[in-house]
Amino acid sequence: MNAGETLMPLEVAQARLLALAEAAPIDGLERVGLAAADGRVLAEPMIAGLDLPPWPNSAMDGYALRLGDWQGEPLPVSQRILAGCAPQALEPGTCARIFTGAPLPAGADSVEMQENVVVEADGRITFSEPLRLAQNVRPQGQENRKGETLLPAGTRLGPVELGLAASIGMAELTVRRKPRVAVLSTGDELVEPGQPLAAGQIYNSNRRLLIAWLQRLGCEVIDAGILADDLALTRAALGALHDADLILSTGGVSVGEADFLGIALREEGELALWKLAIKPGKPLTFGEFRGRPVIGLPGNPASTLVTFGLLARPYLLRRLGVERVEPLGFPVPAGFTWAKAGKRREYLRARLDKGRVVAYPNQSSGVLRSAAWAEGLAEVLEGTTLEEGDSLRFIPLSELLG
Ligand SMILES: Nc1nc2c(c(=O)[nH]1)N[C@H]1C(S)=C(S)[C@@H](COP(=O)(O)OP(=O)(O)OC[C@H]3O[C@@H](n4cnc5c(N)ncnc54)[C@H](O)[C@@H]3O)O[C@H]1N2
Ligand code: MOO
Ligand SMILES: [Mg+2]
Repeated sequence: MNAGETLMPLEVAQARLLALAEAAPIDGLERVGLAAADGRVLAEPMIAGLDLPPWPNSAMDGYALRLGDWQGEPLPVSQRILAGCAPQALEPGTCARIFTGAPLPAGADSVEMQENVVVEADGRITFSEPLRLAQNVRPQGQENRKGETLLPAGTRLGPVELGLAASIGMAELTVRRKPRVAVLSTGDELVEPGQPLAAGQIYNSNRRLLIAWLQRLGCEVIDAGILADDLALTRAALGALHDADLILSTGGVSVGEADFLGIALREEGELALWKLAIKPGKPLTFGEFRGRPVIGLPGNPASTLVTFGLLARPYLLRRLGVERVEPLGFPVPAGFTWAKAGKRREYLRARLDKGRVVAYPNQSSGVLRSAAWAEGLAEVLEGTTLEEGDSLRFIPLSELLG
């Protein structure tokens, strides 16, 4: 860092991006079947069309009775009720054989599990334990009432939410349309896997990383491939992406002489070049090209990972109307010491070992292997030193990558 450099706190950059996201919502809607709804964002509240359970039912395999009918004398069994049956009303002075999930017959108010009964030689039932009114009965509507809102608009749908929608009989949901995100990898040095490497070349890792991640986030990816370090080509590539809701590029955002993204944006749109107080991930570009938002992530792969996870991901989710977009993480004790209080907040690629967080030995922002080894990012705040056992926040990669 040079002496005159002003660094932007992460929170400031996040807040600016989220404000921009709120001003540019993805507002198209789609009706999708549950099978296609994983990872999508609800566009309207999910409202229950029925009581759940729809009728009182048994929580146990056993016997249903009206509690007042049990006076210590064995009760005859008047019917057998399996799950899926429509039972008769319970004959007074009798009990019903019943199984888990089967409807309680009208007139019954309690269930005893079969382990706590004695079946007499004549088939009548004696209850061997004291009974409580309504025991082992799941009342109608105990989970939800018809008309209740079960999930608000802006909820990201995952396995649990899809299960919940199915439980109230919804076969389709209204979700936000998928954001179209164009992925552009800049750099003359880049070659796609499968090609031979010439002198000075490296394989393009960011493209694969971002495309897979964006797909998991419920985006439609426009794969714009590799862009050479050339101003005319940069202009042409950006111009061709007129369908994109967001153009996401990597590389070419620093101060190098081959960093053309900024030049193209300055010519035909808007450009903000941020130097963030985080490591990795210092340089970040936000701008517009002919009215289309562009986020330029730093090219070093670990920097791409951290800036996408902490900035671009929340931005995209907020454009979809998601309320909580930033990772929570949790505090863990450090399994290492940190002697130098840095000016940039560090996001160490780290994992948990016996309840403590340990960092990958090589934290260079060019080393993607650090992130593959890691289970999460350990946050060392700017201006702090750490002793072993001091607490720091650990953000699981699983929280970011989903
Ligand atoms: N004089 C300064 N130089 C640099 C500064 C600075 O402040 N002053 N910042 C450094 C930091 S921090 C970072 S991070 C990088 C960011 O550079 P760019 O985003 O402009 O990216 P490039 O220079 O194009 O590439 C950086 C690095 O990453 C490799 N790369 C790029 N794209 C890919 C890809 N798709 N797959 C794999 N690897 C990729 C590229 O070959 C470079 O090694 O700037 C520092 N410099
Ligand atoms: O911010 Mo750069 O990402 O430190 O290498
Ligand atoms: Mg480059």
